[in-house]
Order: sequence, then C-alpha cells, then structure tokens
Amino acid sequence: MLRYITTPFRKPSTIKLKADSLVRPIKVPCQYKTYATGKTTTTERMLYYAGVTKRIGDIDDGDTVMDYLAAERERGITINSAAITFGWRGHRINLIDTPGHVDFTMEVERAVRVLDGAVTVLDGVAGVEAQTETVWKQADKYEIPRIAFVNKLDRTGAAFGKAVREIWKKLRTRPLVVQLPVLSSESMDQQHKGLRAVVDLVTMEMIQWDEAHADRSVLNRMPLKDATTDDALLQEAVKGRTALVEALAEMDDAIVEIFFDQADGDHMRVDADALKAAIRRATLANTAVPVLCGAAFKNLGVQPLLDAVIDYLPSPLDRPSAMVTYSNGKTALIPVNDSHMCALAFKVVHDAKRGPMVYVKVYSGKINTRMTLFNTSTRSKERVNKLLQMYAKDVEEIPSLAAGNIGVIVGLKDTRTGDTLVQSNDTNAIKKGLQLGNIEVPSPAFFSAVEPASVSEEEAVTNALKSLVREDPSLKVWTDEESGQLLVSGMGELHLEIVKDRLLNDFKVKAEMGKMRISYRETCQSDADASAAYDKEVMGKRARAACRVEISPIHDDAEQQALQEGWIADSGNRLVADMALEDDQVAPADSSPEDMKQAMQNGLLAGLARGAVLGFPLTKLKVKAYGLQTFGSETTLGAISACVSNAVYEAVQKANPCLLEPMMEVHTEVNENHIGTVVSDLSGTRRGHVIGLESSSSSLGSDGDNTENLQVYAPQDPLLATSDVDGYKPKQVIKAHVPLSSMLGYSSALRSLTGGSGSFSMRVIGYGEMSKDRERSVISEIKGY
Ligand SMILES: Nc1nc2c(ncn2[C@@H]2O[C@H](COP(=O)(O)OP(=O)(O)OP(=O)(O)O)[C@@H](O)[C@H]2O)c(=O)[nH]1
Repeated sequence: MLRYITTPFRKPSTIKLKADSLVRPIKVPCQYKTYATGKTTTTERMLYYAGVTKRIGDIDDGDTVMDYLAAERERGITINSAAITFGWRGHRINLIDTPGHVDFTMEVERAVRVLDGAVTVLDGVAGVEAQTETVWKQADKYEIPRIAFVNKLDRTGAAFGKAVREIWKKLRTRPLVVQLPVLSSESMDQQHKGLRAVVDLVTMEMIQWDEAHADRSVLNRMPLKDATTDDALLQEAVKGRTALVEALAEMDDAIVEIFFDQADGDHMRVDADALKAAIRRATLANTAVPVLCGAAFKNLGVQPLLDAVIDYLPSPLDRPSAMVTYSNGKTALIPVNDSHMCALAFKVVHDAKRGPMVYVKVYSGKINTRMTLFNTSTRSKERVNKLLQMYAKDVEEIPSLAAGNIGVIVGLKDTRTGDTLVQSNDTNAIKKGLQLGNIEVPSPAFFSAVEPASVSEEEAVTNALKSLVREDPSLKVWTDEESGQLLVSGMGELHLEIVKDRLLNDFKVKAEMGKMRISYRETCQSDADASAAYDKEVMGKRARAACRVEISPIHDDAEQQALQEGWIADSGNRLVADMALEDDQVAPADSSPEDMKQAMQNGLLAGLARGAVLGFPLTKLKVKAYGLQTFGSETTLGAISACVSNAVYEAVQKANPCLLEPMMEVHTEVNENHIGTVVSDLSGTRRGHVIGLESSSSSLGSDGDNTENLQVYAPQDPLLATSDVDGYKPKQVIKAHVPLSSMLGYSSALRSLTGGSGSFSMRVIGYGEMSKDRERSVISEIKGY
C-alpha cells in the first residue's frame, strides 16, 4: 500500500543536512563562506557514491549539483534548500541540503518541518557554533531524530573530542560516539596530514580508504586488532566501545540482557547488530545522538555516514502520526497509512518554464496527477497538472506521490508555503478546516525600497516581487502610502542582496534597491475600541458589512501565556474572531461558519499588517473582532474582511500607537585581554545590556581524562595537547542584548577593538521599547522630514 513497499527501495527516509555558520548578517564583503561546516560538500559526495552524479561537484569551483542557483555558485553558499532523491543500500532517501546563514533560517524551518531525520554537520575546528544551536532548537521543536557528523577533521586544530563535549554541553543532548578518527602522525607531509582512517566502535573495525582510488570510493574494513599495533589507539577504542555499551545499557534493557547473558559481561563481545538496533532505538526516541567523523572534502567518512543514515534515522513509518488541527481548535492524529490524502506545502519555487513549483510532503494517502485538491488554508480548489520528483535541478515526472514522500506539484495557482492540501472530495476535512500546522515565519529585520527603472517596468517588478514572496514568506512587500514607494523587507543584508540579484537575473526586471534600513515594529500603549463599516460597489454589486474591534497591549510573555481566548499569530499578537451574529442577522449565502471565521481572521491580519506611525507591522496586541453586522445578500466574505481590517485601523489610531525596535541577542567571542574594551563598547555606545560572560571551553571540561565527570564519553584530542596548534585557542564569550540599530558597523568596530581576533553572531530575540527622542529621530529619518 505504501509507496516504499512497492518500489525497488525498501525504506524511504527524509534526511536533512544541517548545522551552520557563526553568522554575521552585518559584515564586510565576502564573509559568507567563512564558517560553513561542509553540508553541501558532504551532500555532493553522497550523491557521487550513490551513483547520482558521475563526478564530484566542488563548492570552490562552483559546480555543485545542490547549489545550482547562479547566486549560490557565485558566492559558494547555499541559499535555497535543494531537495534530492537517491538510493543507498536498497533504501530510498529524500535529502534536503539547507543553508547555514542566519538570513535563511526560514529555509531551514521549512525543511525541518517536513523531515523525518537530520544529519547535523559540524566543523571539526569550530565545533558547535551559534547557528548550530539555533537550528538544533528548530529540530527539537519538531522532535527530529538526529546524527552528528564532525567534518573537516583534516584541518589543523580539528578536535573531535571537543566537538563531542560541545554537543553534550551546548546542544544539551547525549552524544553516542560510534566512531573514532585516526589521525596521521605530525611528521607526515602536508598532503597526508590529518584524518587517515576511522575506527568503527560498533563493529570494532578499522575503516580505511584505498589510496589507489583518488575518489576514495573503495573502503576496506578490517578487525581493529589486525589493522593496527598502535597501543594508544587500541586502548582508546576499548575505552570508546566500553562507554558505548555502558551508555546504551543505561537506556536499553535489551543491551543489559545481552551483556550478561551472551557477552559474559565483556563489553567487547556485545553483538554489533544488537548495538546498532539499540543505537537506532535511542536515536528514534531522541534520547541520544550518534556521533560520526570525517573530512568530506577529502572524501573521507561519507559512505559510513550514509550507512548510519540507513541504520539509525527513521523511516516515515517510525515517526509519530502527523498532528492536525481543526478550525474549532480540536486536534487529531493522522497515521501515515490513513487513506485520506493530506499534504503540507513547505516550499514554493518560481520556475521560468513551469511556473510555480510547490514542494509538498505527503503525510497520508496519495496524490495523483490530475487530482483536484482543496487548499484548507486559502479555502480554494487547486488542480495538479504534473507531479515531479526532484534530483536537485533535474526532474522526473511521476504518476503519484505516496505518504512519507516529498515531491513537487506543478499547476497550483494560489498555494503558498505552509498551506495544507486535501482531496477536493474529502468533505469531512474541508468542513472541519483540517490544518497540518503552519510554518513559523520569523520577523524580517531589514527593509529596502525597490525602484522600478521606469513606469513601464512597474507591473513586471510588482509581479516578480509577488512571486518571490510566495516562494519565501520571510520576505514582505508593501507600498508606502505616503511616498507610494514599493518596499521589501527581509532577514538581513544577504537576504535582500539575493532579492536584488534574483529580480535582475531570474525575473529579468529592471529595478534599483535603495539603502537597507531597519524594520521596526509598532504597538499600542493603551486600550481602545472602534467600529467600522464597509460599503462599496464591487463589480456592479453592493458589498456591505460592519463590526467592532477592541485592542489592548500585551506587556510581556507571562501576560501572553495567561490569555486563553483566541490564537497567537506569527506577529506575536493574540487574535480573537467572535463571529456570533445577532438573532435577526444571517450569514452570507454559500458561506460556512469556517469561511466567515476565516474572513474575520484575514481582516484582523490585514489590519495588523500596517501600523499607524510608520506603517510597520503591529505586535504585542490582543485584538478582538466582534459585533458583526450583516446585510443579507449584500454581505460578502470580502466585505467582512475589509470591515474588520478598517475597524482595526480605527482602534489603533485611538490606542496611543508607538514604535518598537528589534533587539538582538549578541554573542561576541574575544581573547581575555579584550573583554574590558568590548564589554564597555557594548554596554556604553551601543546601548546594550551585558547578560553574561562564559569561557568557550571552561564549561566543557578539559581535554584530559575527566570524561567521568562529564558522564559522557569523549575521546582525548591528542593534537590539542601540543602548543603549536593554530586555529584553536579558548576564548571568552560575552552575551548581550543590544538594539539592532546599534549593531550596524559592529563587524569593523570589533575588528579594530580586538586587532581582528574577535568574532560575533546575533539573532533577533524580540522588539523593545524606544525612548521618545529615539522614536522621533527614527520617524524623521524614515519620513525624511
Ligand atoms: N578542509 C576541509 N574543508 C572542507 C571540508 N568540507 C568542506 N570544506 C570546505 O568548506 C567550505 C564550505 O563548504 P560547503 O560545503 O559549502 O559548506 P556548507 O555548510 O554547505 O555552507 P553553506 O551552505 O553556505 O551553509 C568550502 O570551501 C569547502 O571546500 C573538509 O572536510 N575539509
């Protein structure tokens, strides 16, 4: 019944490569690659070993399969998370390679939402970086089982043990070391320095790559005791195997039984297959994360990583049933083998030839070509023209897409990222407004004006921007009412730079982008209520409705949590649509209560999209629409939305509106002698609030034998014991909350404060109040008067 039983592949599994870079959205040119951990490089090797490609694509030569957009190849970074399907050991793998840059967090969120399992790629020198922690939390939210791959172990200063300790301490998860890196002696020449082989602690074998094959496609496994006479390595392997068995025994009774009954209490004799099964159980239960190692660029470690994906990550059948919500707020679980089709659109890509391509994950049932679907988010019908399986930029047309799989639908007109699709004859799902749960859209921190090159270009530019927004909901486009200027907001400098690139190169429209500015938010300081009516002639027919709206500020998270009524929108507002009608009022013809509620909700969202001060979106408000008045057949759903939106606008005007500015959590890593200067710069000139200071290594324990204190096993890092290792010096991390506006130019300021040795990362954590003086200066800067 399920697709993977009837295809040549046995077990589909969706994996994602993630982990990331220490990201600096505001920084000097050419900064983008600096902290990339090797996700695309690892993916390219996977595709090569799986036989999908005939030669290995190289990031540095700009000829990768996964990073196929011109903008990606030029910069050597991933922007779009490309999806690809391939087989390994008779299993089918749907892989999504995600970007590491913080500006593309939305891309990651979309991918994480539909994954069954993930591979986190870490840089063996940098270890767990700030963005790794962010992405890890995103995966935690969806309880995605994970494997960690410590990459770049060929680099000087690489420290596998340190990375393992960081996985435990910073990611707060239990690492299960299943491999040990075997490093060459320091006396070796440059070409052969670094990682040479890998010890498999599950099978107690040495994995070596045949040097006669430059692509390292041939690997040999040999019992460890036959492969080496290196005492230190043998001892470390015994220690690692013992720790692995002990850790699994703590979590799994089956291992305890095998340990005593079959292995006579000898850690080395516990059966490898039993260990693999226990590691899989621990991974699926999210109680542990297997840690592997390699150097993808040198073609080392990738085939065992693919084996681990099959051995330890879940198939869709292993995953919990999908949770759906209905418009009455009730939830239900839809098992993967339910025959009713339900799918989530998690990505939309504009293709010049095919039109919008909608990436979907099917959670139950099956989509066929030519099927008519119903979008329960937009409440409209859609038709499937074609179904495609993606091989990065190459595609294969397929007749159907079954539960557990990811594919692309061509022909959908209005479906956006985050929408739920069901079959058009599934009256139950349609009536109840079944939703698979939205994808969280982060708040854009920056915006910029878009100037079409001429009046005749205006329409083309607007349409191109519309397509970009449908692809990427973290972009917002609106027109400033006063100046008539077209504005686009995004997550950061790189995000907006890519918008410009794509307008010019992909959509071939002529437009200039203005200076990048900070995207503020607006809120209200007092309570207010207002009523509004809508009464207009639309296409020769009168459309009428009226309603009331009340607004009150939400001061903090505790207050938000305490509120019960309504739902929290992405914008941080709590919205209530009370559609109770007076006795003598009737609902519009052909409209269900769900349609009316949706119309009121749309009105609330539209009204809150533009504030009264500078037109920035409103946040931190409780907004209730109620007292709906209908006028027989003259009341349409559009009129209901419009009157609610008008009433929100009226109420905001009366409720003492003000500006809020984006607040950043900033982590600055510096040498000890620079702490004083950097702290006083952050807390003085930059109006920040320093919240803590932490050593990048002290919390992780030393590299010696104190692993007992850590309760997890992490091998020693021999290279770190030597003093001449470049690239690794423990630093101090200063944590602070700082307004985004004060962080402009921080990259170069930090360079001069620290002689080039400091680095930082930051992310939006919310919106904070501003002094009246600052508010006035922001208003006059933006309005120009
Ligand atoms: N020394 C070394 N360099 C590597 C290794 N893997 C990747 N690199 C290099 O690291 C850089 C970044 O590699 P990518 O594969 O683009 O990294 P990424 O994580 O996909 O980057 P983003 O997509 O931008 O987040 C490139 O210059 C690679 O050649 C490795 O194992 N060893």
